[in-house]
Amino acid sequence: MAKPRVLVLRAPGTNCDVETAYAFEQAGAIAERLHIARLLERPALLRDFQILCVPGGFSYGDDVAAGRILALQIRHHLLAAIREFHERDRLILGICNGFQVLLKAGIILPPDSDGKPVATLTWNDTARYEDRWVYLSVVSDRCVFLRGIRELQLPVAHAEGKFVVRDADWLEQLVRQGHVALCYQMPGPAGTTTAQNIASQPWQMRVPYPWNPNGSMGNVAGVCDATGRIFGLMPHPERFIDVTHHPRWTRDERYDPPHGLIIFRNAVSYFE
Ligand SMILES: NC(=O)CC[C@H](N)C(=O)O
Repeated sequence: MAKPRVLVLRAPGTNCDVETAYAFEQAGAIAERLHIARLLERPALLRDFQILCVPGGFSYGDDVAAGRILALQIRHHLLAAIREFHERDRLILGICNGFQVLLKAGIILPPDSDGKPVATLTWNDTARYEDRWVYLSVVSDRCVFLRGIRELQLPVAHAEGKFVVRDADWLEQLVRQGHVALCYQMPGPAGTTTAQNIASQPWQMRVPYPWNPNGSMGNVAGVCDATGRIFGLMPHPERFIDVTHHPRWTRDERYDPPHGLIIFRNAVSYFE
């Protein structure tokens, strides 16, 4: 089978596009970085690709709110093309700023009955940028990108990563519907996560700062759509695609394959 082609979408202020394209290529794809202006000019360009990825960074300088302006551009000018893309059994990934964009554009989670978004990403509880490694548990078996993974360690780097739902009852609904895919965890006794002990319901745990780095409701770090083919997450998988990226790689031997690379490989294998 031919290598899948990935469109890595960039906008003014995007700063993880090169690393993300490289990560996809390491996983066996062909990646192309494309400026949003090119796609606005010709939305049909999407048809040349199997995977759309919105990478991390500071699109439009986080003006108004992180990801907001790019989300509006997408919502007003590219929604039809993206829907068509998705319906043709394609994959969509949003990393950090890209997650903020996809969520605020209404692409990942369905709106409520009034057409309003059910969830958003807002300022971290610490009111500052959090740049650290976190422990994560996979809590939905629906997400294509997370197939075969139970636990992950990845770095986060964001100021507006706190996942909030407008109505607290909706969180459980999102969990039940399989939308909540990834949750922050605490490290366990042997340096592993405590996921084994509480694997059943990590969204109900109180995971304190800094393990939940932003105060996300339900410790939510990533969500997917109903098909599992659209996924957004705050941590950066492209920053852990080599064993040596992990701060403890000289002491522990369990970082092979690197956790971020598994996510990109899962996306590539979907087309094999
Ligand atoms: N690394 C990123 O993508 C950062 C996202 C966004 N600029 C924030 O600070 O929240």
